[in-house]
Amino acid sequence: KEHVYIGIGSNLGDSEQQAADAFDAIDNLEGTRLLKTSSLYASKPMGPQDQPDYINAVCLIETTLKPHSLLKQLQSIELECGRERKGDRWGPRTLDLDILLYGSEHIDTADLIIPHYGMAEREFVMVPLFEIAPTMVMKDGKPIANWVANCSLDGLRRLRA
Ligand SMILES: CC1(C)Nc2nc(N)[nH]c(=O)c2N=C1O
Repeated sequence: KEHVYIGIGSNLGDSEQQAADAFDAIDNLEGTRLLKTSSLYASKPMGPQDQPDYINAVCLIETTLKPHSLLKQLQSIELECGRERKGDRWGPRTLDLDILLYGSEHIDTADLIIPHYGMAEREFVMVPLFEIAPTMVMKDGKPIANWVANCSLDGLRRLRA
């Protein structure tokens, strides 16, 4: 079994419900158990601003699924939730599920890069991740606590459970 952190994002439809449904769907994946979920966070879009604010969260699972199998399963969850990609990759979407970390593995293939390439520049990933993994040390050797302490937190708001 491996410990895997998954990022969740949505800014189309009922995003809070989408996130809740995603947690359930992830928990029901074969060989997978949902161990922790962060709060939901409302966040200003990174990239084009002419789209709705996002709902973001991070969850921790333990799974026997290998990275590419987990990726395929997450992509089918996105499709089940009516994933429609309007516009380009920076456009709004009903549900994004990203594998952020898979154990201590480093994977660099065409369809899967782990650790997630942009995570360490994204408050909407790092803050929820810190909430459920406060003692984590990033791959550059810096504690996530330091990163969060130094970020501006503008455009990010924690939703009360
Ligand atoms: C378009 C881009 C980079 N911007 C985002 N911006 C925010 N706030 N949250 C996201 O999940 C998100 N996802 C994206 O893919």
